[in-house]
Amino acid sequence: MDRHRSEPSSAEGERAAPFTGPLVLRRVAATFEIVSRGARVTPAPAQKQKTEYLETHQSRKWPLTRKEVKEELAAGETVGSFESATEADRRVSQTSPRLGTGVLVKGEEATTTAGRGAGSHRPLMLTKFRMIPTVDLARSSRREVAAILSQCCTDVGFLYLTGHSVPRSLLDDVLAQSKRLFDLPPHRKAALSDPVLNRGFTRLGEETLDPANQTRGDTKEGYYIGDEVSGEGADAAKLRGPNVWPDPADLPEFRSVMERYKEEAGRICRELVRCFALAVSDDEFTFDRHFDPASSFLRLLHYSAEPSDVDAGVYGCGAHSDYGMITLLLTDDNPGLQVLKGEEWVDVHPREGAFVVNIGDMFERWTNGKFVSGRHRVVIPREGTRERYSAPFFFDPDFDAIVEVLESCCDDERPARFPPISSGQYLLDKYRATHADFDEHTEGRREVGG
Ligand SMILES: O=C(O)CCC(=O)C(=O)O
Ligand SMILES: [Fe+2]
Repeated sequence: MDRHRSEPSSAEGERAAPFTGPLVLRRVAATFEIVSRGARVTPAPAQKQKTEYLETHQSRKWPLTRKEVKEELAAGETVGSFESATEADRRVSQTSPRLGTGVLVKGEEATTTAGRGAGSHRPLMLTKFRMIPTVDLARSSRREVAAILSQCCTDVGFLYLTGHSVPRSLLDDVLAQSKRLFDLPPHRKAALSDPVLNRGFTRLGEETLDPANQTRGDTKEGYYIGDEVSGEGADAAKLRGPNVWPDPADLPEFRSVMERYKEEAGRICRELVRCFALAVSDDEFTFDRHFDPASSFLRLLHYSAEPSDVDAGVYGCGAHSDYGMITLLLTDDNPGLQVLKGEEWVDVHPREGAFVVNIGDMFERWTNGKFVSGRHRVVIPREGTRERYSAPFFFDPDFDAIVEVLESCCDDERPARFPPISSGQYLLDKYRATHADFDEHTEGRREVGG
């Protein structure tokens, strides 16, 4: 009998029994450690020791019986943690390699947050398809991170990243400096732009990320900071050159904060690239040569307080997938980001101290679609609407890198789905399709530069 196909009705009795064995208690404790919230490392009182496995992984048929869960847990190592995407749904969870991605929930918390009375042990299917996994860099080895990534990035390609060691003060400074920049008078911001190199200010509505479904440009303004390249390395046709910086008299700390942050973000992304390499090959250096040098853009974003109107085609940021390898996203505590999971748009709520990481198109192509470049958008909610600030960091291969499906990701049954492309050309084509002011300037400079 396929044990993952047990019907809920037949398993009800067994699931209702609380888990009180030492194994489960230890894992409950470990779970609390993983998210380090509440620092509750001792077993909770008896009535809170009930645990339940919830459905989260598309390839598994849930729920399992108590015995099956216990067997699986006994066989697997805890390698990471999962947390639900919604604030109300938030709960502690864990992953084990044999289970795929699963969620181990303390009975009382799980039932309460799902709106059921404590003591109910019915499977909480509400959490299905609502999980954005968490990867903790500080607690896991590269191989362990790779194991989690290969389980969770095949679905929506989004995760929370903790344990990244970027000081909270630096993250706060980035958002504070960004606010000060966007607070400058419009004519001063407009002057801070180099549309040829795709640097500096982009006006409200300039970008339309989903032209097919938007009636207006995105309700956001932005500011691009690229890799500072001068001298021989500069090449306008390849978007390589100096950045545009605000006058230090206006914003004396802006440049140093952004440069420090960009350095940190690059460090994290390099680490993730190695983990991703291990997720799809035996060699952690598989991608290294394509990122020597990498091409990266830090983009500051400021969403206006105008609520989005999905029916009228008005979005903070239209639906799109990111173009490059990895995006590391820092946001303030305002909601708005959503990711498409199947047919459903799922909220990716801001989480204190955690980055949101998502996979871009290049990586999807390299892995022949195994890892998903998730479609996402920003919908500014009507209730309690405030201006929102975010800062995506796009980490991409070198402009000249050729992105070609990895051999390890195809075979006779899965032939290569994507032809090789030049990373830089792909980016330019995307920018041209989505930025109103991009085309003419870039083309002009190309002619001059030959
Ligand atoms: O602001 C956000 O939360 C997301 C922005 C985004 O997806 C992008 O700029 O590509
Ligand atoms: Fe994006």
